[in-house]
Amino acid sequence: MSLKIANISLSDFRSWHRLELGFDSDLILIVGRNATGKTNILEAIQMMTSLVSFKHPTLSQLIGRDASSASVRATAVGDSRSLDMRLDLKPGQRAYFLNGKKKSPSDMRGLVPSVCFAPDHLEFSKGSSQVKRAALDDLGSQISQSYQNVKRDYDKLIQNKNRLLKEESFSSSLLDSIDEMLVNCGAQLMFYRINLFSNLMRYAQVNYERISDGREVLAATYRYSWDRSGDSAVAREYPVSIGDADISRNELREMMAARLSSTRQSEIQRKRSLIGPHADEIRLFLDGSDVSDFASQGQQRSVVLAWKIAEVDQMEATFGNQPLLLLDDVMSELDGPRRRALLEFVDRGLQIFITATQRDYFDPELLGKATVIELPIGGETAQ
Ligand SMILES: Nc1ncnc2c1ncn2[C@@H]1O[C@H](COP(=O)(O)OP(=O)(O)OP(=O)(O)O)[C@@H](O)[C@H]1O
Repeated sequence: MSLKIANISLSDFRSWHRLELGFDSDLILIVGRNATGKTNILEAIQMMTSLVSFKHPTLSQLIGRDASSASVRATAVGDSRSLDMRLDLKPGQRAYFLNGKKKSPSDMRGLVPSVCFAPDHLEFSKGSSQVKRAALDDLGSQISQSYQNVKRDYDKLIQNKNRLLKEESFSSSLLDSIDEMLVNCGAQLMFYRINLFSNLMRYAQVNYERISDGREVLAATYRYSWDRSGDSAVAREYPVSIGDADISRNELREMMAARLSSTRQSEIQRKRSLIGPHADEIRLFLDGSDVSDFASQGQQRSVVLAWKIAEVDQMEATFGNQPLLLLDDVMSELDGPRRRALLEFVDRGLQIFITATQRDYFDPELLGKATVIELPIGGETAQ
């Protein structure tokens, strides 16, 4: 049994000056024309539950344009408990409260996890490695505070290193010390990421098989930045296939340190950092063909769906709680069978919030099970 959101209230959150909504079923459809504030509601739920937003805003952007602060309140019920959750936002500051007591974000992590699926996520299957790395790191950061910290530290180090490499002259001892820190942080990030990716792929493969009726097999590879940097001997030496992610942090550290030192001159010439997990390559394959280059649109969408369902599986495994599923405007992007694959979660007992511009994406049986919230243009909300 997991916690579900029974009600939510927003004040001065994005376009909502005041909004109160109650949810008396596990399927909540939020229907309204464009720009009526549907996504803003989902984003408030995601900020409260996953502690992040899929839009990666600054805190100021979440606050109503004419306000100086915002707040989101929600009641989560289940497991014979009722939790009063609150998030207060000011520019550059956020504070979480649980039953009136101030909590750190890490205390809130996993209490009511959520998985969000928005149109931008459809880029995942055909997008570059950067899109795939970001998807993995976003998920890892939601699941683990250490993952989030390591990613943040690594990003800062890479920024510093790139700034240094662009300077006309710099001391090589400064570069040495950044590289030393990068090796520790980078090996840790790769370790977390490879393990997460390998777990997720196991789920995604099963999900893809189900969605495609077993017609094709989904596979993936993760290649280190140094495999990509033109040295084919090294590329042959270290191919990493997902499923064999049993490499240790020490091995990763040694490999990265060696490659950083042998690539130093290229990095100086090209004035940017070439080695490390920010440049690792992630590819997905269906029956051996690269999904980005060869898969049909339908196949690409099935891959994304299998991946999103894998995120739900992973959250359940990590936290022992079923996550909320937040589906922002994706129904219009999916055809009937893929829509049905997503809505199977209703039977698995997940609470699902779906935004859509029209009710037509849902069959009458499903509408019968749902709380339908109609958002009028710029007005008060009727349920
Ligand atoms: N900080 C803010 N203050 C006030 N209004 C904002 C703020 N941030 C966003 N908005 C406005 O909120 C409105 C609703 O946005 P939202 O993305 O929720 O709409 P939507 O109903 O999901 O639309 P669509 O169907 O087009 O995706 C937009 O017009 C946007 O300009």
